[in-house]
Amino acid sequence: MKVEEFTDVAYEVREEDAVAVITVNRPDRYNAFRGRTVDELINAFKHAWADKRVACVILTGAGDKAFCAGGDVKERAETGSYGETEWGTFEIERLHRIIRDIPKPVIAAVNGVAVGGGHVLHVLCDLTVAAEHARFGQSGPRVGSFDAGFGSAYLARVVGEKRARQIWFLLDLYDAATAERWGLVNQVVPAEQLMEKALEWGRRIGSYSPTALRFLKHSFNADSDHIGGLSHLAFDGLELFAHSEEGMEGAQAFAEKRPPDFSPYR
Ligand SMILES: CC(C)(COP(=O)(O)OP(=O)(O)OC[C@H]1O[C@@H](n2cnc3c(N)ncnc32)[C@H](O)[C@@H]1OP(=O)(O)O)[C@@H](O)C(=O)NCCC(=O)NCCSC(=O)c1cc(O)c2ccccc2c1O
Repeated sequence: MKVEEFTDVAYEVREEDAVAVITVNRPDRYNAFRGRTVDELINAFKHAWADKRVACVILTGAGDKAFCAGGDVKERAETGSYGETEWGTFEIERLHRIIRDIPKPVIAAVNGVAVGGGHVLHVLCDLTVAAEHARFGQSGPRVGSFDAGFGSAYLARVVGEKRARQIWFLLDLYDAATAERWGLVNQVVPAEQLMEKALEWGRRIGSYSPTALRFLKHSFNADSDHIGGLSHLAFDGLELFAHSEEGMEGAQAFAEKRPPDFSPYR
């Protein structure tokens, strides 16, 4: 797929900053991803990986409401899946891998709500800068889903077991100041300074040895890479669960703007 064919993602190389900016561009759905969005994100990361002008990648969302609201629950409620993809498979695991494996630092510039699978994306990024109004949290158990593996075990590495379980079991949204206090975010800035801060970090990274950064990123990853095995198991389970009556009750309740009724499944 060529960058010019993208519909769900914007891809821009800012040569003067040595940075590629990847923007999830579905603001009417709070930048929720469907299968096509995930395909385009993977493609964009591959472009950034191969491009020698690029030292660092910034991942962000279009508009000021959302970074990414995870899977497109409306699409799932309507069709039972996250829609068509290039190869017929929903490649979210591959997207997680490429954010970790690309040998260049990835900065999440969180411009609004980061929830569900969108929260997992920022957690996987090497650094996170957040706007003051950004909010963070999980939602899977409310909509009949779970983005576990890196989304649970790696999250626990970042914020600690109690807080990770609090995030997943209570499903509250946390403000940017709390996220910074918990070590979930590196820095919080006023919204109008968000991209400039991310670009400033990108320029600094661009002035450093790419080989040293590559070794450092891979050495950070090596210590938690076994969590990829948990992700495999979790996504195998999720594929079965998401289509079940219980899973679909969550998605349909969200689309119908009503509370879900999971009581028959206890
Ligand atoms: C994100 C919110 C907390 C925002 O709440 P707020 O009150 O500020 O705004 P609204 O609720 O009014 O939303 C505005 C507008 O956006 C639409 N929208 C929001 N999120 C989504 C979404 N995820 N999909 C589709 N559309 C969305 C919303 O309907 C409104 O539109 P209107 O037309 O009605 O105005 C809150 O919106 C919220 O909690 N959203 C749902 C978040 C969520 O549950 N995400 C999915 C979690 S599951 C997941 O991410 C997931 C990840 C994976 O990796 C998977 C892998 C494999 C299988 C399944 C996976 C999976 O399910």
